[in-house]
Amino acid sequence: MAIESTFDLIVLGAGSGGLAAAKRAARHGAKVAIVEGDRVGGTCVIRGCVPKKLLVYGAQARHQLNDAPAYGLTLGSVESSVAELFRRVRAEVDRLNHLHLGFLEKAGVARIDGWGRFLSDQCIGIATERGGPIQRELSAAHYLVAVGGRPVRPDIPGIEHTWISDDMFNLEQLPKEVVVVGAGFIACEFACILRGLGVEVTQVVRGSGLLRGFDRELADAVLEGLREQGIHVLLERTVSAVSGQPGDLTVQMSDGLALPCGGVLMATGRRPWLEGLGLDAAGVAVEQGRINVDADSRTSVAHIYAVGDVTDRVNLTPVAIDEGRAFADSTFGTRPRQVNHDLLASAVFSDPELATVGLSEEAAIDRHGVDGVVIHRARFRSMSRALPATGPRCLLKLVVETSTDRVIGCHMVGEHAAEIIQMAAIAVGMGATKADFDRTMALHPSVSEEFVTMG
Ligand SMILES: Cc1cc2nc3c(=O)[nH]c(=O)nc-3n(C[C@H](O)[C@H](O)[C@H](O)COP(=O)(O)OP(=O)(O)OC[C@H]3O[C@@H](n4cnc5c(N)ncnc54)[C@H](O)[C@@H]3O)c2cc1C
Ligand SMILES: NC(=O)c1ccc[n+]([C@@H]2O[C@H](COP(=O)([O-])OP(=O)(O)OC[C@H]3O[C@@H](n4cnc5c(N)ncnc54)[C@H](O)[C@@H]3O)[C@@H](O)[C@H]2O)c1
Repeated sequence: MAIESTFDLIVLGAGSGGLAAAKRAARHGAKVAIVEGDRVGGTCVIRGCVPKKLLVYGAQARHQLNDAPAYGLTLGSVESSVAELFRRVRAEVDRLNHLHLGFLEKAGVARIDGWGRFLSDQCIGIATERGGPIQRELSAAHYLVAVGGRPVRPDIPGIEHTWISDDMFNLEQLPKEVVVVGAGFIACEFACILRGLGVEVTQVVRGSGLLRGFDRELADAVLEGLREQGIHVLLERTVSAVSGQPGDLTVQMSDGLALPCGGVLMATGRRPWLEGLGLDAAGVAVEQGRINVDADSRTSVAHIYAVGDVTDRVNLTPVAIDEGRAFADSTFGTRPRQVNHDLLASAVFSDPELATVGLSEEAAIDRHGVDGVVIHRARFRSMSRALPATGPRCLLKLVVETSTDRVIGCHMVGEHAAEIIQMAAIAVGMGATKADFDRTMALHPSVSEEFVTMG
């Protein structure tokens, strides 16, 4: 088979990181091809951030209807069609998929449909089926691996009956009762989406709390909010088996408890998608199931780079995008740069929403000692919940370094937390002190004014 070798860069994977890198490299004048075996857009656009957030809005719309009487609105009968919501979400995903195809064309990036794998460090083969026969061989001066990750599920009897997050976006109907397994981002977000859409949700958590790694007090505030809206959160429980037929399942716990339900979502983490990539053939080193890269996203092979979830650094879309662009700027542009993985803001789109930037109280104490940090907090029911007289309370929290007065952690649980923390991240990134926060005039009435009025 003749090897086509006309490219400066071949990108494997058209998700957040791959698309950003391909377009930026093309803008710098490189001849670029991008290989994608599934739909252009990747996890974020097709089966992650975007359809998830649209479903979050769908669940919120239903909560707002519940609040209507508190504002003097008497609603007649409300017809709810979850099928219609899912149909509209999928239509929006289709629209964005087309948009991304157009962006690639406009950028002059060659699109290659199929699954790529390294045949050597100088050549990539393209197959219609992942791991199937090679139809085309391509080579380039540089390669970028941006193939993302895949959900992982524990190996227990009946696991084939369960859903992963990808499956949730293809549902037509929702069962009355769903069991969600896990305590991370996806478990908390989907537990709230499903609850908002009227499903009875039981969340099974093997540890003693939700959202390990986040500030404990914030994670507990989310737990309280989840329970308040009727999600049954079972802590320190492990699922040992799932049995039954589609739509009529039983989740068996190791302590003997059995939960009947119509569906089970396993939200038990994700892992880089390395199988069938031919990394051995290329000599690319893999460590603990992830591609090992340096600060320039370079793998153990000098002309092969990797960005995004496949490197398992920080698995978020904006990070994958910045890593992809930094690689392209450094390799094909005139201003080399590296990504700063410190001080990343992140959010969990649960209900209540959690958002955070900087160190948790626990991490700050680990680093600076108990006397090295001062904690300021405000816990209250926001004005938007005054008339309905229900709903979660907000928690706003500042972690301040005693010796410098610098705000080293800024955290929030409550309405618009992600929007608020995105802005606070600028101040924290600039090294703002508690005195800077205090000097800022409050904007009243707002939720975030509490950040500048905490004694
Ligand atoms: C349910 C869910 C919700 C999420 N919500 C958020 C959120 O709100 N905010 C946020 O920041 N992040 C969120 N994330 C994480 C975010 O989606 C990922 O961090 C991001 O998509 C990673 O980008 P990537 O480029 O590394 O990989 P991906 O976006 O996964 O793209 C990889 C692409 O490579 C393709 N591919 C794989 N192997 C090959 C091959 N051999 N040849 C060709 N193509 C290949 C895949 O088909 C895929 O299209 C969410 C993830 C999930 C699952
Ligand atoms: N809002 C966002 O930014 C967002 C949303 C979704 C996903 N993401 C990204 O995707 C990544 C993956 O999300 P995720 O929620 O799948 O992973 P996660 O790592 O956040 O959570 C996995 C959860 O599964 C639990 N778990 C693992 N194995 C288990 C087992 N055998 N039995 C029971 N529980 C088990 C873990 O204790 C943990 O609570 C996140 O880390 C994040 O980077 C981000």
